[in-house]
Amino acid sequence: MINTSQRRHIDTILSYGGHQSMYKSYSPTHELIGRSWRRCLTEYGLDPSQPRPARIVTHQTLREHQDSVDEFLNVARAGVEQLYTQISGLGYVLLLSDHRGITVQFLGNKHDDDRLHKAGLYLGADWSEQYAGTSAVGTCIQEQQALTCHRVDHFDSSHIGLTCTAAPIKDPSGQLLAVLDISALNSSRTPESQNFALHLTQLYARLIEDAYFLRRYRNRLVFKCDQSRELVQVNGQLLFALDEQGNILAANTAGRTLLAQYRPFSKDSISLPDLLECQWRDILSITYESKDGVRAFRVSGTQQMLYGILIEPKTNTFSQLNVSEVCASQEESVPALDKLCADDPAMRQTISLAKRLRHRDVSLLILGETGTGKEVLAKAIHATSHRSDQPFIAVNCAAIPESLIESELFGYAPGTFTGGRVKGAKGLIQEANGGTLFLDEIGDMPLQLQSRLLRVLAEGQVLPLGTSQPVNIDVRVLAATHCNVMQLIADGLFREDLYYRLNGATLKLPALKARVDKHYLIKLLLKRLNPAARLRADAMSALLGYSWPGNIRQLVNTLTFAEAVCEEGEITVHHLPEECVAGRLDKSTFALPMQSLNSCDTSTLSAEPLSDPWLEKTNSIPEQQMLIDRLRQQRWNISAVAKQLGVSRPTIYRRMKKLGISLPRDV
Ligand SMILES: Nc1ncnc2c1ncn2[C@@H]1O[C@H](COP(=O)(O)OP(=O)(O)OP(=O)(O)O)[C@@H](O)[C@H]1O
Repeated sequence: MINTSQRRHIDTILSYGGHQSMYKSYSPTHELIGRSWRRCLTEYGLDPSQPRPARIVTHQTLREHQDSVDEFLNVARAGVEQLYTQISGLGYVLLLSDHRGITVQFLGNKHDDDRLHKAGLYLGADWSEQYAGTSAVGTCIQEQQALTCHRVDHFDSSHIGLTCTAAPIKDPSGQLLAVLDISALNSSRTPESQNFALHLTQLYARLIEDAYFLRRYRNRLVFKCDQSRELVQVNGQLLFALDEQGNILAANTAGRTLLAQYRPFSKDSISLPDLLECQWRDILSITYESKDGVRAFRVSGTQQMLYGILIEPKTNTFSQLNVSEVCASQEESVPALDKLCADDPAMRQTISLAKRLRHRDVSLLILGETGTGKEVLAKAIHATSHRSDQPFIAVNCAAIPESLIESELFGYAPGTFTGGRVKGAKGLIQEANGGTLFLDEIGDMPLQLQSRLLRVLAEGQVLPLGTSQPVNIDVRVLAATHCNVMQLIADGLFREDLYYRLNGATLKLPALKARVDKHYLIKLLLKRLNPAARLRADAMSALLGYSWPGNIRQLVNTLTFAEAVCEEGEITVHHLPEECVAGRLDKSTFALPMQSLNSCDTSTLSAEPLSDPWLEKTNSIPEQQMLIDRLRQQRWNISAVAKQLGVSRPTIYRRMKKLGISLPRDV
């Protein structure tokens, strides 16, 4: 017997046939419903005026359907039961159907047995769209996505009292395996009332899907990762099953989504090291090398970070094989270099390259924003090289006045200058003989000197000013800059041939804000300042959240300050400078003045406008006067002013040059 509501529904559907406009006023999820109604009318030839009773398949047929997903049902059982305990009190029942729409598992209230059986909310019920028309299960199978089919969304007028929500469960190859559904005989009239049901169903569908994935690949190494380091162990979203070479055998839905984004740029089969821009060894050694069993990786060609853990295979053949491989191929440990970072992927790559090249005499070019540790890295390379017992001479090309740089570098013969030393001077290049010459801020070296330096490097000889006798030299050159050298070359400010001579390999240092091992650095630096000092969680959290425009130098200054002002060795958020606590600084405030700060700033390495703690202190006072005041206060001690303002010495020199400030004669 068809009642009034059913009659109205039948009329709606009949008038809908082909006239989509009626449905347009519904919410967007109804696009799915509209498509399904069209399929029912045109593809399956269902007649809305002939409501169909629920179809429950025979025991024999049900058994066959259950047998075909037997392994899956065993894995899904726990998840299904857990979900049911959460929803049963709200009047929902739970259906798990196979990919053909047959309900292979059902959990519901026995008291409602008759009504549920009649409504098709029952074991063995056929919810395929072809038979039952539009429903959450049937339409989820067709559309392969989660949806709610609420009351009059159903095609068949016998279902218009029900509210049903379903989510797909896929197998590791991405094929539909099952559909998880929660349904209620009665519900509130508004579809929004089902939003929570939709989220819950999707969550459990994912948990069951992942449990099945892990079961299927229990004899394989599985890499589990997530965007959150804290959550990866308990709720890692992406799963990848791997073969012995690191090739990806299968991935869960989230993993396949990431692969689909990556694939357009790569060949068909992808290895995990390719995807995560790392070595296979980096993945295999996670458990042995990382304290918390988690390691950070960067997705190839993007800035996206993923934190990964390894799930070892249940059979131990694989792990034994690979652990020995890992140990054999273990990168040499070089403490002076290793301690410069923890598990930041970009730093790891840089340090790994530095380790491989430290004994070679090739020139290295170190790139990084100011304060990122270029000199620290250069010193560590020298200290771990075969030249370590020879001198390390650092030359700051931006700090030496242009008129002196030539004599400082190349030396001069006695009597070459009035005012020069009587005995002449060896020059810094000769001072470095046998050891390492570190040319910092190479981007600031005048062009004419670049030509002379090039000759020294090419010929292995230096010609001091005022002499005609070249001196043989044997130095390893490390150069560093915060500038974009390619841009300097394009602007005619840097010699291309010198660039290639200096750049035997490039070592890039990331900005502090981009490093994922800030936690490690903060603890390390504080321990160096005062091994007994403690950092309270609120302070650590503020430090981790700050953007560090002055990089590690600024971090060192901040910790020095905090350690000095704190009480009883405990640093809290109240001991930190205001800018750290206020959170991220508004970059727009700093973008403009910064352009006058760097001599080669239009082409800095960072894509973002650089900001500098200096600017917080300068933008209210005319810069020249402010700088002169600071220099006077500090008796023209450049290092002290740099420290006070949290910038590097070269920055102060550059700014002085720009503002026409020169050192007084008597300094
Ligand atoms: N990995 C690190 N561990 C501990 N301290 C570091 C590290 N890297 C840098 N620092 C500290 O940060 C400060 C700046 O380092 P450094 O002078 O090497 O940077 P830079 O990139 O050469 O700077 P600039 O471009 O201004 O010359 C120094 O106090 C240094 O001790």
